[in-house]
Amino acid sequence: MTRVIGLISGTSVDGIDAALVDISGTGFDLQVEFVAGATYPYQDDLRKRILAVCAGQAISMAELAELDDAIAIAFAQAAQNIQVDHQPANLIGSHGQTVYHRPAGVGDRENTSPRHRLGYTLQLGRGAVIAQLTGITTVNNFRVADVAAGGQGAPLVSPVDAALFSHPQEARCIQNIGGIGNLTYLPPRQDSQPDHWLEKIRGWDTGPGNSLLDLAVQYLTNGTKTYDENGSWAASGTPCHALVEHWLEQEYFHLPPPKSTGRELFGVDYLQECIKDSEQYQLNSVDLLATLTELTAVSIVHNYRSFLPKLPERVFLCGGGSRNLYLKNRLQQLLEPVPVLTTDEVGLSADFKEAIAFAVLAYWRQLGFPGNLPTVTGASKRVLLGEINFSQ
Ligand SMILES: Nc1ncnc2c1ncn2[C@@H]1O[C@H](COP(=O)(O)OP(=O)(O)OP(=O)(O)O)[C@@H](O)[C@H]1O
Ligand SMILES: CC(=O)N[C@H]1[C@@H]2OC[C@@H](O2)[C@@H](O)[C@@H]1O[C@H](C)C(=O)O
Repeated sequence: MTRVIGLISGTSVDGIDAALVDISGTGFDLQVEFVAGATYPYQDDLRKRILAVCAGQAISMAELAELDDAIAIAFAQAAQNIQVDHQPANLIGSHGQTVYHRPAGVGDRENTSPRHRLGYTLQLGRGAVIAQLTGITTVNNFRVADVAAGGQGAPLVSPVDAALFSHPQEARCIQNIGGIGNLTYLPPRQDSQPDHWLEKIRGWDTGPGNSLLDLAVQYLTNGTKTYDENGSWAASGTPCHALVEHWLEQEYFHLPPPKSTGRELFGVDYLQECIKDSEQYQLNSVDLLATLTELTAVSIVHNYRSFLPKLPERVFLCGGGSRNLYLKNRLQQLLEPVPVLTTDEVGLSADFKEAIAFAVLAYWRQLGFPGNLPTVTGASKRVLLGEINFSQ
């Protein structure tokens, strides 16, 4: 048994999720026991600096170094805090903070040259610093090896979902609704043909999760609120379906997987375009939020109906958006008769699933087990994910 800490701050940039777990087993046959989980919000100033960089603000190398240090220190502190009152951990898996993601095969905003063959992805919060500050071996930089092998570098949680959520008879989808949404499709697990089962697993980023909703709430409340708690604001509005249809024409929704995205696409500029469109339809604030929530739900389901081999028998939500009850209800209605539940209902915390996943990816790295799935990321082969930083 290895006691592992998983750390991540996702695209919502709301804070560092830390999970303390005990892991045993090998490959896809794992036992993972959740010991503790907590979210440590970023200090206001640090969060603002991260969001500005994510929105494309130019910074000097000196500022980049400072930002990297501040994030590494905050991650190390989170690792220390989560161990209080518990037996110490032997290993840390730290995703860090994504500040830039340019998926393979996509040109970026500034670059109109032909499509980039390789992707580029940058997570700040140096693992070497975390290892030194905590005295615990730390695995980080999980995405770069998959990207170097021609993959999207995301989603990486799909193989972990396969280990934790597969069912012998049932096809399942695990739908994360973070800042960005992603899914893992798990066909029934047939142990007699493990390679065949693995090859049929799918996963990709579906598009916006909470990113547009959070940005809209901040815009509409002049920054006094950061998200639509339980979706109650959107629930009091009326979505404009004509606008949702129009927004759904966006290229990303029609791109076949493998695909991944980020705040570079579904960020501030995207919301500004949506606001401009909504003015033409004379939508008030609540109707705008209801319409953006409808886009989020409809785009997820559009991905299912367009690109899955078949609809799953059950969908399990995770990530903060699983608490948006209006969004969850709309997903349930749009996917009828497929039941839409949360991963809590099968015993795994919907809030800490991503942090747990990076603990598992670090465990796999230490065992020398390749953590990516080429059918998900599009990489040319299975590769070891993450760089190991020893504490001495
Ligand atoms: N009670 C709630 N009601 C509605 N939305 C909520 C609630 N709690 C959290 N959220 C949403 O969840 C978001 C955070 O989700 P989460 O922490 O899963 O995202 P993330 O991990 O940063 O993103 P990603 O998975 O894209 O990396 C918040 O910004 C908010 O929009
Ligand atoms: C580059 C990056 O950080 N991507 C995140 C982001 O947040 C959600 C979605 O986009 C996802 O695919 C990915 O993270 C999760 C943890 C993953 O790799 O599985």
